[in-house]
Amino acid sequence: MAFVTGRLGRPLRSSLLQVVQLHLSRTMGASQEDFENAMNQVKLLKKDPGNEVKLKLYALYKQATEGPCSIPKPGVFDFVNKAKWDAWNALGSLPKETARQNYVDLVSSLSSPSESSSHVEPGTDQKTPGSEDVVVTSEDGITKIMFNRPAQKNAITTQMYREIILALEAASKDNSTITVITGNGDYYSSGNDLTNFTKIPPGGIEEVAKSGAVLLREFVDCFIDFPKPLIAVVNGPAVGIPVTLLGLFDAVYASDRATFHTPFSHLGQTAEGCSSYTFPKIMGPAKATEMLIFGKKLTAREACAQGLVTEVFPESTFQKEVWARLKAYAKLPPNAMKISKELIRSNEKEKLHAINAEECTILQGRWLSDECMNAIVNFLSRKAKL
Ligand SMILES: CCCCCCCCCC/C=C/CC(=O)SCCNC(=O)CCNC(=O)[C@H](O)C(C)(C)COP(=O)(O)OP(=O)(O)OC[C@H]1O[C@@H](n2cnc3c(N)ncnc32)[C@H](O)[C@@H]1OP(=O)(O)O
Repeated sequence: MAFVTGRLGRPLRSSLLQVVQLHLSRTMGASQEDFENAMNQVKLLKKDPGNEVKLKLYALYKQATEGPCSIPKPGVFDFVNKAKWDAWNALGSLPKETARQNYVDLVSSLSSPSESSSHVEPGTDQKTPGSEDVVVTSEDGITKIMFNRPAQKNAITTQMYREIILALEAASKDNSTITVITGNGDYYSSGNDLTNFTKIPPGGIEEVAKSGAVLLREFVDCFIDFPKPLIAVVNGPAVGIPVTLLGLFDAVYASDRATFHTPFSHLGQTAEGCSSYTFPKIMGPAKATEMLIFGKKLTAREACAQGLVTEVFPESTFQKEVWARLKAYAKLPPNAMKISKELIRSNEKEKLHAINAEECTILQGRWLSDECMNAIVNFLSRKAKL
């Protein structure tokens, strides 16, 4: 199937839509009925989901039913109403349909049998609510968040971004000392699930890009602010966002089978995860350019030489050696580790948030570009063997 040249116009859009139609499992977002069911489910929740989640639900409900917040800001001493106003206002111009979908997704993540991911008990193997695509376990002082879509190389769906946000929020408050992110199967993660771009709500592709930028910003913010030592156990190849985020981790342990690839230009996209700042800082601008602009794929040993990876282990002993080391680290005094992390990170936090915001704004535009749409159409066409 030949697709598009020249300016983004009807041919590209209609090509994308044709391909989308072949792939879509869900095109129209949550219906009013789904939304009403979700509202009823909230009333039946067995556990109090906590104030943070309740504020999110409130904000999404208001956005879905009334649109962007336009009421006057409550006074500083009206704490409850101000918190509600802040939560609603933070959604900006998020379209009503997206807010409705996000509300339904959030409620479904709270209502699964395993309940909230904020209640992971040590020694249990508990799955994050909502799907089995992100598995959260907590044992020996370590909370492990695992990408679990091995058949799709752990590509990250929009639901998974949300689940990881919730899992990180929970891990920041649970009893564990350190938090680990890893992948199940032969890949660490193949990055953003490219079919995320095909779930087109009534507001069209512009709305997908807008809500994608809001979600991405929130997702990366969680990594910037995460208060405990955060370690990546890179069990295999990584592509895109799981690579760029590594600049925000405190340690990165990789199997010698892992590779690190950020083919943004090939995809008509640009850097995210604060990598436009962290990569030049870690490896110098020339090496960062090779990765972020020219899409050079690094082996684990190359990534270690560039400072992106802390240490590389042979695949045959990777899991054994890394987990033994992590268990020892998890016995160190947690408060000392948190305070040291704060010292290392605090000077940069404001800058990182600003960079994240800028990268997301730029990406929002890129997602609507000819170059990006062409790349996605090509990927989907190959997938569909068109
Ligand atoms: C507007 C968007 C709104 C959404 C919100 C998003 C907000 C955040 C965006 C953050 C942006 C991040 C940027 C990135 O992450 S860029 C990186 C994107 N990833 C890729 O380009 C990788 C694409 N995949 C591949 O190139 C190859 O699959 C592979 C990883 C090299 C593996 O190749 P291999 O031959 O070994 O295996 P297969 O290709 O057969 O893969 C097995 C099946 O898995 C599916 N797959 C793999 N990766 C993805 C992916 N990223 N998205 C969707 N599906 C993926 C593949 O299609 C196969 O499926 P099939 O068996 O059904 O054909």
